[in-house]
Amino acid sequence: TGSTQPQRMLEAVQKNATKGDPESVFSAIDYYCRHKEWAMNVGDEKGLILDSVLTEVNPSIALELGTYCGYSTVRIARLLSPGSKLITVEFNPAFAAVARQIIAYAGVQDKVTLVEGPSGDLIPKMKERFGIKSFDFVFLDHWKDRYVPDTKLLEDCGLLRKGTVLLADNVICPGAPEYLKYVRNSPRYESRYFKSNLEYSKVEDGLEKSVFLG
Ligand SMILES: O=C(NC/C=C/[C@H]1O[C@@H](n2cnc3c(NCCO)ncnc32)[C@H](O)[C@@H]1O)c1cc(-c2ccc(F)cc2)cc(O)c1O
Ligand SMILES: [Mg+2]
Repeated sequence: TGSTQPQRMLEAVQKNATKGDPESVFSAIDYYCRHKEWAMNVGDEKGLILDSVLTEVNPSIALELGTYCGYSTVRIARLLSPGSKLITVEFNPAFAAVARQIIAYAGVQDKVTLVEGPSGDLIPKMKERFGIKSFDFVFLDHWKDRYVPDTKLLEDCGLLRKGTVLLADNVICPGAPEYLKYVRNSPRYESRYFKSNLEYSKVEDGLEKSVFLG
């Protein structure tokens, strides 16, 4: 009965997942999006790469650009050590409203701060608003043409430190060619491409992992 697709995804979670079990929440979304309605979640295949990079980095403070319905928010938050935090940015109020409910259903709301608004406005306020020195990990999954400007903004705001890991979704499909050029040609990044597939599909896509060198 949910009128929008995000609302139908939330319904699928409420119907098929176990409250407080993050794994069952994103598995329910994956099942729904694979068998009922495709949606632009990072998905289960690229999700395993996200999981492995997160486990390696074990961030104390992480940033996500583009919450959408909270699928990757839940995937990331479930792997954070006690006391670690994820700030996720979403400017569409309808998506944010669904994401808040999915995050709460998964029981990870204590690790997550969902901030509503455009990343371009919020990034410069991160230090003063959240008392952040710098991010240990950034997941980029918002509009693809905003990856470069927002990365530059993070640099200019002093929010990246030596060793900060940026992980960008969709560098092949839909593609973020300027971003790949930027991080691969800059002496300030050590970049690596993780080949995978577009969520719930056989089309190639991948994640670019870029370590800021300071
Ligand atoms: O377009 C894709 N993602 C965009 C995500 C946008 C979400 O992030 C929010 N958002 C966007 N910009 C900002 C912003 N700042 C920037 C603006 O100020 N500040 C805050 N929030 C922002 C939106 O409100 C959405 O919630 C995509 C497409 C395919 C795809 C592949 C193949 C196909 F055929 C079709 C689609 C696959 C994927 O995995 C994808 O991620
Ligand atoms: Mg994506």
